Amino acid sequence: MTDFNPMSSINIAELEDKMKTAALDQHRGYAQNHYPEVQQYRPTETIPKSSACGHQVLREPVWNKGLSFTPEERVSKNLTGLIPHVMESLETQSARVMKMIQTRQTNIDKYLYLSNLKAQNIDLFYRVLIDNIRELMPLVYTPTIGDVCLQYSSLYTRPESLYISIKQRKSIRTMLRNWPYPEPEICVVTDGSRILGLGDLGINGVGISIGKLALYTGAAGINPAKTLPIVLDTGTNNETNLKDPFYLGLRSRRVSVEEQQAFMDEFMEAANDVFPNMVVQFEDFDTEKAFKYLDRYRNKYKCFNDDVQGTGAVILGGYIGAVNLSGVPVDEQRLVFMGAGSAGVGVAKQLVEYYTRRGLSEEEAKRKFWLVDTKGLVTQDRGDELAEHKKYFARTDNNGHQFRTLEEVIEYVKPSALIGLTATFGVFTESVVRALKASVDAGGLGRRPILFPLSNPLTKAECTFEQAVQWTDGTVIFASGSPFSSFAMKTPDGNVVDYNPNQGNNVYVFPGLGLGTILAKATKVTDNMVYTSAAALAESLNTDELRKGLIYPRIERVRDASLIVAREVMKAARRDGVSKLSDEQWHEWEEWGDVALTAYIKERMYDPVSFPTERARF
Ligand SMILES: O=C([O-])CC(=O)C(=O)O
Ligand SMILES: [Mg+2]
Repeated sequence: MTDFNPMSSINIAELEDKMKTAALDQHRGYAQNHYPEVQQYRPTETIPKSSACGHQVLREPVWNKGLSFTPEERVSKNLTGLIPHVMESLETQSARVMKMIQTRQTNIDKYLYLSNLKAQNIDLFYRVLIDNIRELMPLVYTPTIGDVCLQYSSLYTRPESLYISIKQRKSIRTMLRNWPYPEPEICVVTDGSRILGLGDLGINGVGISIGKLALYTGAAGINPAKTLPIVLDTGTNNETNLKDPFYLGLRSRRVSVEEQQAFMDEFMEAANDVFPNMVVQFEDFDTEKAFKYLDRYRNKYKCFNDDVQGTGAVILGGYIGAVNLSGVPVDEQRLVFMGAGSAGVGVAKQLVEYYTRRGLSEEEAKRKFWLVDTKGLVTQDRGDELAEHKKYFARTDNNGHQFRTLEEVIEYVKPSALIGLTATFGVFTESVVRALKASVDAGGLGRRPILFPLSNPLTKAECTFEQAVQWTDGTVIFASGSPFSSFAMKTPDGNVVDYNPNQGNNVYVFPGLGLGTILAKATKVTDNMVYTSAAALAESLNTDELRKGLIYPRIERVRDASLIVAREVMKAARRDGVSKLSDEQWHEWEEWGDVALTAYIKERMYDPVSFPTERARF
């Protein structure tokens, strides 16, 4: 039995002593900075998988095969009698799960059912998710994950992440080593300071790290046993959390920006020491930190920011398709951005790069963008102190005029595209949308407005799909951050037309970008890799999707899109000289064209099957 004891390699009495002191300290509320770097053990290194048996196998979600254990496995692993005698395929078990989900009344209940399943049987959870992605993605991800985050502390039943508080900053390495699985390939880290459009949720924001990682696996096949959700707790300024008796985070306001940064430095250094091969994805840090941390770490570590770069790439990918459909030539496009936070500026910068790659100077490209925030059009002479990240886009050609409302800006700019990243429901009013349509119509017959209300979750969307279709008489090219349903509308000649929305969510980019970075063994995530992910996404639509006028692949094809994104990202890493794979390997792929590289990636994508291979396990 000693083999099974992860603690066997350490002095338990000594450890218990230390832990008692630490626990006591914490209880008294002055545990800050007391934790020494002790107990450096890695449980998984001490559990030999081959000898795990009985309940241990059933209770470990990565080993549990539910009712798919073969008779031989049932005997060799001492499982007989512990599970029903029948043997079922993953498909049958998956059908049972779907049946049970239908019986749950609310989306949160459905989420909890799925989350519970994930904690019991990883293969089954992902089989169900992959096969029912249209129905289940909104439950494990936006919009439901937004509600889950709001209530995370009340819903809490078990740990499913690393929770690292600034009070434990001396033990970051220890906590990372405590993660009970082998070295992760990717982590999603948030500090909860700007969760979706919901603001500062503190430690409750951990739900977004968990949700994103479910899609790294579901949408790109990254081994689930090698994904690591992390929340960094530096306090919260959310009054509801601070007053909530169940709140699980530090019950104090956020520490200063400088202290947060020092903590982040320590975290990044520790993560790189303990897991040198792990890609770090920053998620939902507030705007200022999103840009600052990305700048600070991007050349030092393998990392990227999903809100700045992922959103930027996914919108660029969709915008390329939208321009083709719009009838407004790409060089005549004029874009108004409502919202100038991390996502707004990230997207605008990605689109600037698109235009410079098409031959425009940076200055010319920049002039195609008008950014609007709560104070109106962002101009250099507006009279207020512009945040650093907005200065790049501040207009100088406004002749001293200031435009305070979105209507005024539209009237002045006459845009062809309106992008919303405001986290404010209903900002795209009927008069705004009609004004957009009018400005596009004025350019010539058959032209179509591009309207992207991108804020998440649905309660923060700038307008609904139905409104967009009605207010543009069905001409809109539409993409939203969270999913809307299709909508049927009667045309003036009495026909009923079905309109299909696009979901312009970064789920089309981050899983493939992460997978490509991992498989290329890239030492960093370069701008080229991010840009390439957008271009690859635009290329990933099949003829049926193009014929239907979609600008993103149907969500059922997200894994196909991720594969193409990952492949092109890998090639970009190679071109940029950041891939650590051998020259021989690359020469071989280069000789075979994309076929060999595609096969290589596909083979490595986790895709649980009935009587699974060992691929996903550890
Ligand atoms: O999580 C999502 O759905 C998209 C995203 O990154 C955000 O809204 O912050
Ligand atoms: Mg985000």
